[in-house]
Amino acid sequence: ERLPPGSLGLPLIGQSLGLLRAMRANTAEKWLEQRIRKYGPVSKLSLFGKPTVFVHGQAANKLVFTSDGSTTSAQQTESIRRILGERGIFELSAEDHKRVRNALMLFLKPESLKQYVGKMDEEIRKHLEVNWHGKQQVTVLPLMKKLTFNIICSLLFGLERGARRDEFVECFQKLVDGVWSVPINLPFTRYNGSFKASKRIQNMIKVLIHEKRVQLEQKTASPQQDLITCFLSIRNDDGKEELTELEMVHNIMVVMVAGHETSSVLLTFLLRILAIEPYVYAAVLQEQEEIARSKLSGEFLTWEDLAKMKYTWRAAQETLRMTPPVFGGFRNVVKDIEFGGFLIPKGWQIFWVAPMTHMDDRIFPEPSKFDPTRFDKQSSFPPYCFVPFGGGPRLCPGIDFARIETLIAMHHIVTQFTWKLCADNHFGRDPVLVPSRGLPIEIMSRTVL
Ligand code: HEM
Repeated sequence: ERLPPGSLGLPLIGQSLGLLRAMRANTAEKWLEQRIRKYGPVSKLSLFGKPTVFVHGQAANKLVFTSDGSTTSAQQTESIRRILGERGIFELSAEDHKRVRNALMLFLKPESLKQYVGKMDEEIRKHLEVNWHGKQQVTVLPLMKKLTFNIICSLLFGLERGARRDEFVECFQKLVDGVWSVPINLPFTRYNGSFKASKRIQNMIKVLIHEKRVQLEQKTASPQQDLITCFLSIRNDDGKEELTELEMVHNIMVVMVAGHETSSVLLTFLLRILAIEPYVYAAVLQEQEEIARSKLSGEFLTWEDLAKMKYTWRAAQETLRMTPPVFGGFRNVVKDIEFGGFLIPKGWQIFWVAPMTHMDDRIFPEPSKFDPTRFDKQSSFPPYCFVPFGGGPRLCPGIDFARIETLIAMHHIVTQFTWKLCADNHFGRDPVLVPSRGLPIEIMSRTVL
């Protein structure tokens, strides 16, 4: 009787279909609010075949994000585990998690990323040249996916444009298609195609690893060249590679998935908001034009230029608050937990969501108003309330990467184009955010300054 109120619903299905349906219709927040009205702040339900406790609010987020692994462990769906591999960071805990995370951070920390600003800039200019210039209409979401994937490919593998990268893109698209599928491995299921693509990509990554190992030995590659050379250069006390080859392969795949889908959604929704909030557009344009005026024609943006893009990043943060690309997630309960006067039993899962604190008017006054200036003083928010990147030891390690690519892409898009929405501005979650028809826009080239 100390279990939270609520019902576990039908066996296996539970409330999964109701939640997924609400997500698709963009009414998931309402769906959750109804639960809260009916059962209170902590309630039980059943999602994706598991008994679940839904928690929300600052204390709940703190519980989820600060767990050291002794009470909860991270958890992905079965299909993600099988497609991305069991040694990916999502699946690891305790010392293994720390070891792999440190290796990733070596590459993803701002001091390392600084040196890739020019490379990202080049990739983004090329993308606009090929896919935007000379067009009257483009569909933003698929293009942003293409862009963020190409950036990841170039920085992770040092793979430049060409046949080999095209093969990766094609194969990777098949892999992504099945990440959210039911893991039924029969010919012609989405999962089967994705699983096969995963095996092919793993082999391609292994070949790349071998090539880079040789290049490092021959000193024709540097440790900071890309993520693979970075992984290969990290040594343990015995002078051996710190990560196993399987860990390198699986974590490269994790970063490919975690790093491109989320960022492409942020860019897409930022372009959407600039089309519907003229005062935000005007302020972003002013900031970016000022930076453009200080550059010579063709000169790449620098780390220092990015530091000046304060308003643009605040607009991106406000976009992340109102439309977080990651709706929420799960944690496995590995030891009984007391929360809010209830028992959350071992073996169950906890469901956390980002929008509930993001849209709480006690934390963000007038939450439905798009107002980047609320991020002028970051320190004014209570901890664990603005959580588009999660928090605690599993806080997204890709924040700076996402920030850099968002700012560079926005710089070039707002200084080179003006745009208008061609469809309504509705969106849903599938389960990743998708705007109506992928956000088609009409574009016009601006006169280059
Ligand atoms: C706007 C862009 C992004 C958003 C909104 C986002 C969001 C998140 C969130 C919410 C988590 C935590 C999930 C949890 O605690 O269950 C996470 C974890 C993670 N993200 Fe991101 N992410 C973004 C971009 C990136 C990029 C660009 C990369 C890599 C280049 C990346 C790599 C990762 C990895 C490896 C983890 C797992 C961390 C761990 O378990 O320790 N993300 N991300």
